[in-house]
Amino acid sequence: MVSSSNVSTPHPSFSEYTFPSHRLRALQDGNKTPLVLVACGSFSPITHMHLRMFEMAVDHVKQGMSDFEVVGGYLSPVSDRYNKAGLASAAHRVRMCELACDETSDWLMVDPWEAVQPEYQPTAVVLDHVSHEINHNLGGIPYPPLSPPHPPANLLTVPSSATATPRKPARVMLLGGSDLLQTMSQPGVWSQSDLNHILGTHGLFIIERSGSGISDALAPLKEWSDAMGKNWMENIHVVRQLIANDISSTRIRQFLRQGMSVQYLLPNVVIEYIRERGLYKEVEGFKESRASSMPPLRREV
Ligand SMILES: Nc1ncnc2c1ncn2[C@@H]1O[C@H](COP(=O)(O)OP(=O)(O)OP(=O)(O)O)[C@@H](O)[C@H]1O
Ligand SMILES: NC(=O)c1ccc[n+]([C@@H]2O[C@H](COP(=O)(O)O)[C@@H](O)[C@H]2O)c1
Repeated sequence: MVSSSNVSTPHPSFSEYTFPSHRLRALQDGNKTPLVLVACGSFSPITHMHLRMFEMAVDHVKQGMSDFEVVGGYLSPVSDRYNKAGLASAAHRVRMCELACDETSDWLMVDPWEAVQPEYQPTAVVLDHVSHEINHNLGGIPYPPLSPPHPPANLLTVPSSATATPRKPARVMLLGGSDLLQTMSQPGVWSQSDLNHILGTHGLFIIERSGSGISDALAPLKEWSDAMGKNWMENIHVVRQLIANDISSTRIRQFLRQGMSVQYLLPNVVIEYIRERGLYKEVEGFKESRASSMPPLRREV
């Protein structure tokens, strides 16, 4: 449990950006492709389900995707330029995600890069950024793991000599719920070139979400993939919710505005942060609207 003095500590990520790599794992099986999962979203606030999506994806990989091994997971909170009503500031959302990862996980990290950009960054650009940091700047994922006495943090420093551990390029995939998949066939929400890039180069892990049917969301993408003569559907990995969790941040914000308990829905440290900062209090005349959630769209082709 993080103490309340940690909760109120300002974080340097908004003044000095550095890509977090301290929790990336070395590849255990050199025959596999290292896989890094990136969840993009508002995370206002982060819930247990946002964290759990990563665990579900890891189980899915272990059970059925023998070519991959998950070596890292990142949350990428969207910037304030997303202009979605009712969100806390990006600085608060990043900090809540960091506290949640620190309290509940030994491998999840928060990349604040997207959140600190002065302009809205399409998701394809965010995935490219993570890929560039890992595969270009860090030189890939090391394998096999270095044996002690090297501490784990040393694994991911840039190789400097011919004796450096061999490294493999990581595949960076987007992780999200089926509502995100649904938006991919809504006109005007994603640019065609970004979708080509995400589906063709990166890939997608989709967690089933009630109210957002997966088959309905997949059908138009399959039609489009077929029409383009591509195998994009092979890069969409659907993860079923065996224990349904229908939590949403919108609902949490409503609870908070109404003074209701959110205990056991969010990590304790996030509840404490919200309480200390007085976030998500009722604003007179304020109405949340999902319709206002659409980002300024289209990356130039
Ligand atoms: N209960 C859930 N089941 C499946 N996916 C989820 C769930 N909650 C969030 N996600 C996914 O997590 C990603 C980031 O979540 P996001 O911040 O948009 O949360 P949200 O609960 O949908 O937020 P909001 O209610 O503010 O729209 C999205 O891809 C979303 O689909
Ligand atoms: N064109 C795009 O790149 C595009 C379109 C729609 C949503 N998204 C992303 O999906 C996420 C959606 O988050 P919310 O569900 O909280 O609105 C955000 O990170 C947003 O940037 C990206």
